[in-house]
Amino acid sequence: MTRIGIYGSEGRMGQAIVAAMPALDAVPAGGCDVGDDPRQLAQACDVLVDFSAPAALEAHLAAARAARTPIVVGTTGLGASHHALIDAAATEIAILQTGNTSLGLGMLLALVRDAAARLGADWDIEIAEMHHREKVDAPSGTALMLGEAAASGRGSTLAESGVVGRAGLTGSRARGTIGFASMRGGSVVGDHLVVFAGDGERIELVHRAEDRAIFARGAVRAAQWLAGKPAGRYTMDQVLGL
Ligand SMILES: NC(=O)C1=CN([C@@H]2O[C@H](COP(=O)(O)OP(=O)(O)OC[C@H]3O[C@@H](n4cnc5c(N)ncnc54)[C@H](OP(=O)(O)O)[C@@H]3O)[C@@H](O)[C@H]2O)C=CC1
Ligand SMILES: O=C(O)C1=N[C@H](C(=O)O)C[C@H](O)C1
Repeated sequence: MTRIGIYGSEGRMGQAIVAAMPALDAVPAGGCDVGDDPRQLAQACDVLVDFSAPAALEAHLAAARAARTPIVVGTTGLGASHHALIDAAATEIAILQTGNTSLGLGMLLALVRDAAARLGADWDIEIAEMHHREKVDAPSGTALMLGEAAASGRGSTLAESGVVGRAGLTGSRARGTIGFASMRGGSVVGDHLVVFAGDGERIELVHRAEDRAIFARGAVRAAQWLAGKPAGRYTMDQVLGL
């Protein structure tokens, strides 16, 4: 029975993770939210999951390092400084960071990378996402991962080719760019659309999350896989065997 500690336990994902545990041979080892001490939780579990907020990441990683407890980071809205913190922590503990823990998205990433590589730069790539009205970051972490997958398929990076949002007199589309559009509203769990637009034809790849349980099951599976692993930065592909 894996004892999983949850940073962000009172949130939508935290609650979904608690609900997913009994069917997966895992038990909640407690939760930690705003105002709680993250160090106590890190000492009381086999592995941590963090679905909270970017502002909390530094304290959560410090607590995990001090307790030598592996951690799955699912929080999105992370910047370069957060990734530097994760890389530094990965020298001492096992860490898996991903913007999407679902099985279907893992498959979509592989398809997008492959399609981008095969189609080449004559096909324009646009990524659209829609989420519930409470989501606070944009583009979604998943959209950015899809963009990285597309860019890497073309031998590029998102830093070189990403264009987030368009407004006003933008000029015509620059060749080789990857555009992002974000919609927010209602209770949408998470929709992602990747469009490959050629001359006179389009290919559209879509993933629709219908229930947060898919992310929660993936997070529990990732945590169980990570528990007991040596220090290092791991990926969801390794968990899913893709
Ligand atoms: N990787 C994946 O597959 C997925 C990732 N996510 C990401 O997970 C994160 C959480 O999403 P969701 O559950 O919908 O969000 P919620 O707002 O519902 O929950 C966030 C939780 O984190 C806590 N929290 C917020 N700020 C802090 C802080 N500074 N210190 C400690 N705890 C804090 C909140 O506590 P309090 O209630 O006290 O404010 C709350 O319990 C987001 O970044 C989201 O994008 C979401 C779905 C899937
Ligand atoms: O905030 C959410 O809800 C979600 N966040 C993740 C993201 O930013 O990609 C994953 C999923 O789409 C739901």
